[in-house]
Amino acid sequence: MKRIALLGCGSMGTQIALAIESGTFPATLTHVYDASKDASASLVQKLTNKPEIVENPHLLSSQPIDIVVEAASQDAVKDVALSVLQNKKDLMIMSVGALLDESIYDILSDACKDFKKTIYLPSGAIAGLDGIKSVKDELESLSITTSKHPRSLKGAKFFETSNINLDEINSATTIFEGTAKAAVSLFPANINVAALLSLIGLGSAKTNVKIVADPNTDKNTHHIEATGKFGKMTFTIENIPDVNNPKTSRLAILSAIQTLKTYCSNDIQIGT
Ligand SMILES: NC(=O)C1=CN([C@@H]2O[C@H](COP(=O)(O)OP(=O)(O)OC[C@H]3O[C@@H](n4cnc5c(N)ncnc54)[C@H](O)[C@@H]3O)[C@@H](O)[C@H]2O)C=CC1
Ligand SMILES: O=C([O-])CC(=O)C(=O)O
Repeated sequence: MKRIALLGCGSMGTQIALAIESGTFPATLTHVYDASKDASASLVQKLTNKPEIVENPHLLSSQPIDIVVEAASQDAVKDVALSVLQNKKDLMIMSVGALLDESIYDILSDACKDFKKTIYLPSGAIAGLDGIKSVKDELESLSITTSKHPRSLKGAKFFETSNINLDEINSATTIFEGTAKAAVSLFPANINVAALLSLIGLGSAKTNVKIVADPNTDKNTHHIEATGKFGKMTFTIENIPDVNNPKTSRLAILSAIQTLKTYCSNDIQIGT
């Protein structure tokens, strides 16, 4: 039975906690933390087996647990990831954009080796990472076009300096085109998937991102194209947004839960 601590008790964290409680895989949720006390209290109230709410995020990995599951924000990753590994615990990260900072990536990668621990990055809201991983050495171009309803893009840092008013968009409009590095910094809660592609493929300076605000869609759609000596791969994922957080796709949550199931089970593992 694996012991799990959860950092972030929002839309994703809540559904991860409920999946653990469902008993479909051998795990128990023992400790949780959220910067919002209301969020952690609300989550615990939904559970029968009540985890302890700790006072600060560093107290998650000082407990006798196996893994810390992050479902909070890039800032949370920057704050706690290293101490989780130093405390000799595994870590699963959903706010993957934090790892596009090369110094953070290198420090965490070294710490995994030093402390013999693993960081898990689920496929999140996309599919196809297995194929792209396999052709990495033959990859020549990699791009992603993400289309979301304007309400799923609201609040992004991008709008602090842009003239674009999401409320005035009445047909599908490309609002950003650039590198994954820029996209992840300007849309930190929208395009972690571009960080995943960057890390598995050509890096964030050579991964191209287009973001489309489309008032006529009810999906979070990611269209990925990869070309190279191996041939060409295209993937289109039309995601239903989560009911509580339209920025986050249902698939991202299911992917986090599936990664945890695999982590907790001794079994045949299928896929690359
Ligand atoms: N890898 C992927 O494909 C995807 C990743 N995500 C990311 O997963 C994360 C969780 O997503 P949701 O649950 O939908 O978001 P949410 O906004 O519903 O919940 C996030 C929770 O984390 C808490 N939080 C934020 N910063 C924190 C910090 N520094 N310390 C402690 N708590 C903090 C908030 O108070 C909130 O309760 C987000 O960063 C999101 O961008 C979301 C979708 C896809
Ligand atoms: O859930 C999605 O569709 C994608 C997302 O928010 C992210 O990559 O951060």
